[in-house]
Amino acid sequence: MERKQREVDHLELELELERPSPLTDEERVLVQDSWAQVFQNCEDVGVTILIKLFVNFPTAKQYFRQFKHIEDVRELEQSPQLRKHAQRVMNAINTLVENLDNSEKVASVLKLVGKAHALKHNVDPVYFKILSGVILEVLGEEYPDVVTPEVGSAWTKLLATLCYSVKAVYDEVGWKPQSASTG
Ligand code: HEM
Repeated sequence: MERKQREVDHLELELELERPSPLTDEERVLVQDSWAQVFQNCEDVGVTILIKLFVNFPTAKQYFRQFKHIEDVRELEQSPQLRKHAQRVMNAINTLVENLDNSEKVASVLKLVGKAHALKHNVDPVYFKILSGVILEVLGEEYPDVVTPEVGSAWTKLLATLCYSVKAVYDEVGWKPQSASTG
């Protein structure tokens, strides 16, 4: 029984560490065309994504000094710190999407994001995976006609690449979880 659990953990670890294959030309076009529609409403979509993250995963709020104790959704929506982070997330994704054919640029953006979150904000990298799932959900809910299964799987690959690259930066800087963070 115990051995089985270890095997499962090991498998999960391997899955976690697997580098997603690069997006194909077709997948890049699917991501870029769908993003063009989403980015027209970047402010609203960004806030919707972050609200969903914090409502469904309230421990994700622990890193944000200005709203970590706020539970009321309307109040959360008005938080300047939340709105600013929504803007930063959307702008970073926009830069990635605009530079999908420039792997050096993609790598340098993700390196900056990884370093800031690991070293400055001490965010557990698991939240990048959680946020990626929330982004996929919100895109599907808000743009059901745009996010076909093919578009969804192209986005899944891009977000998996983001998580993989960010986690690689965490490993590079030797980030370790802190038992003191309670949420
Ligand atoms: C796609 C994923 C994400 C992107 C692109 C992103 C982007 C950014 C950027 C560009 C900044 C400013 C960087 C700096 O301080 O030098 C920032 C700050 C921050 N991020 Fe993220 N972020 C992401 C995910 C997350 C997640 C999952 C969390 C935690 C649950 C988080 C927590 C924070 C915090 C606490 C700050 C500082 C906020 C402040 O000073 O007001 N981020 N983020």
